Amino acid sequence: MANARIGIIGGSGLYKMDALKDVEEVQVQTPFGSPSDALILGTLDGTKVAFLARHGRNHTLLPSELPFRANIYAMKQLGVEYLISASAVGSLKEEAKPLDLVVPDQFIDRTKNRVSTFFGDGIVAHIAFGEPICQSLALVLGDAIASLNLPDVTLHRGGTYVCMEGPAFSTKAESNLYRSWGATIIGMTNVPEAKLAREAEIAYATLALVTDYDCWHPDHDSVTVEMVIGNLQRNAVNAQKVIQETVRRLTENPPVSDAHSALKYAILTNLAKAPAETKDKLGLLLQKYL
Ligand SMILES: CSC[C@H]1O[C@H](OP(=O)(O)O)[C@H](O)[C@@H]1O
Ligand SMILES: Nc1ncnc2[nH]cnc12
Repeated sequence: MANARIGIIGGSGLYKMDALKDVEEVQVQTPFGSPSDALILGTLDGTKVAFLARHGRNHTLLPSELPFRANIYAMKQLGVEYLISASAVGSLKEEAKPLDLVVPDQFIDRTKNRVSTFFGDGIVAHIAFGEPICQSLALVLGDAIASLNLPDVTLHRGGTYVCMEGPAFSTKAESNLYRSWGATIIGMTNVPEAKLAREAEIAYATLALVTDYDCWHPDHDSVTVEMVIGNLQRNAVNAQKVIQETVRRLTENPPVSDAHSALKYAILTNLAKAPAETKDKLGLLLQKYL
């Protein structure tokens, strides 16, 4: 299958990339079922990339319904080594205002109903997740944003993304609790993706687009989908500029990432004795270690 070293997952409000050229739509099948939608292969300034609309191009999938494993495995099948997640988030800090961009470096997982591993069925692995975001990729992403000097947009490097289950937004008590933990932003999608990307040895970083102040802020009405999408649409052009510049920099200078060898010390099972069916299913992830 066509080799795209860089993948992009577009979240709420980012259902396509206008700058993509030589576009080809591919229906990818994986051992974990079908991804959220067709993957869009194309080139950005000559670099091949794979784009996927996380909730489907018509936004038909709830965060809890997302086929996270199929989405990440499909990226792996296409040859992706660097994955950029563009995501709408609520802000939990006054200084991260709507339309700002955050490149988080930590997560707090509050999901309850997600499958976040490829392993099981006779093969056990425990990846390190102390640094859940690839810091080399985050650096390239942050530098790309900074270089663009986007008007009225502040870049926040680092910060903690709370991943909640949803689909209802938080209560004020929850929002204030997350603030008391020092968290910066909140969304519903990135933790399962980041865990699976790490298991798939794909470097993963998040471009978080602030769309609202969640519900804690005394001067802002509580969050609505209208507010999120309105601000995201205002920001979609910026998001695409950032992605294009990040792809340009990654092409010029692909960074070394610990994520690319994440399974090296993570697999506990003696693979020689592991069930053949599971080895087949996880083929792409395990091939280096068999
Ligand atoms: C439309 S508001 C809630 C929705 O937006 C975020 O999506 P994504 O991370 O895919 O940009 C959030 O996580 C929720 O899924
Ligand atoms: N306030 C919020 N909570 C959870 N997910 C979001 N996505 C965008 N805004 C959000």
